[in-house]
Amino acid sequence: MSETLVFEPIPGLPDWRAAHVATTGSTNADLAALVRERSAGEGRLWLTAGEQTQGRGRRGRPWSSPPGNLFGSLVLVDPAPVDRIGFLPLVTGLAVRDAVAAELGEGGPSIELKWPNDVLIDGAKCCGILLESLSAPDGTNAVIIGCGINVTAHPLDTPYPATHLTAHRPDATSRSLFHHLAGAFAKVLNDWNRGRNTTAIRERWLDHARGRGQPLTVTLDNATHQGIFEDIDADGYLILRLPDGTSTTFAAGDVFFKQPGR
Ligand SMILES: O=C(O)CCCC[C@@H]1SC[C@@H]2NC(=O)N[C@@H]21
Repeated sequence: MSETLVFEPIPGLPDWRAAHVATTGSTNADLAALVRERSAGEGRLWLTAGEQTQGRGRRGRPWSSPPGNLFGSLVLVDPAPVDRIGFLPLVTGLAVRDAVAAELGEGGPSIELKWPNDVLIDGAKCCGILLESLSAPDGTNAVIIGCGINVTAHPLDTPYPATHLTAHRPDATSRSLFHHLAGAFAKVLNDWNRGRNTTAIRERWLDHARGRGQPLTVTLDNATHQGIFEDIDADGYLILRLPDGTSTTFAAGDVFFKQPGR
């Protein structure tokens, strides 16, 4: 993307600004370039795109980015002390969950969280979240939070059930969803209070968690672990009870629930 980004105030959210481009490679990459080349100031900047040509997913995977879905990245500057930052992925998941719930409205399907920050509609994944940290030229820590939310389409070749919002509410749009997302993020970040209120956020996260007390599989690059989803600790790590009765924690990994009939 070569155009200069112009960030405009977001109505109703003092100190937050947003820019939109019709198409780009990756909104995460664009904000990383902004942080490195200019400055992101005090952060709280959103960049959204109508489509991405090189959408980035977790673990170097591509992220399918067709027009109609929501692609938004947020840059935060020094969002919390280093020893609290591990909870930011869960804070993000909660904000995205709240935004999806607001867009789908009352009385709709169940909207749950799967560790660390997948949002599930009736058990099917509707979004991907990618957090990347980098240093600004002045040495401050910046975090870029990329959110890809399936609004009008979802990929068909995923190893997990997936869905999109208009399958549940036909008039859902990425524009309206972004409005909810910006508001939900501002609120949840404020509630988290730079990590001082992790306890309250952890409780809210667990209130919406899918599969607590049930079997799940955690896969890392070259290992698979099976156990019971016991809890989330104060660092945001997943606690898994293993078949031998001991518990272990995971800071990262892909989580799969057992699919009915498999
Ligand atoms: O693999 C995942 O689950 C995370 C996917 C994250 C995709 C979003 S879309 C907006 C932002 N820009 C990117 O290139 N990636 C993130």
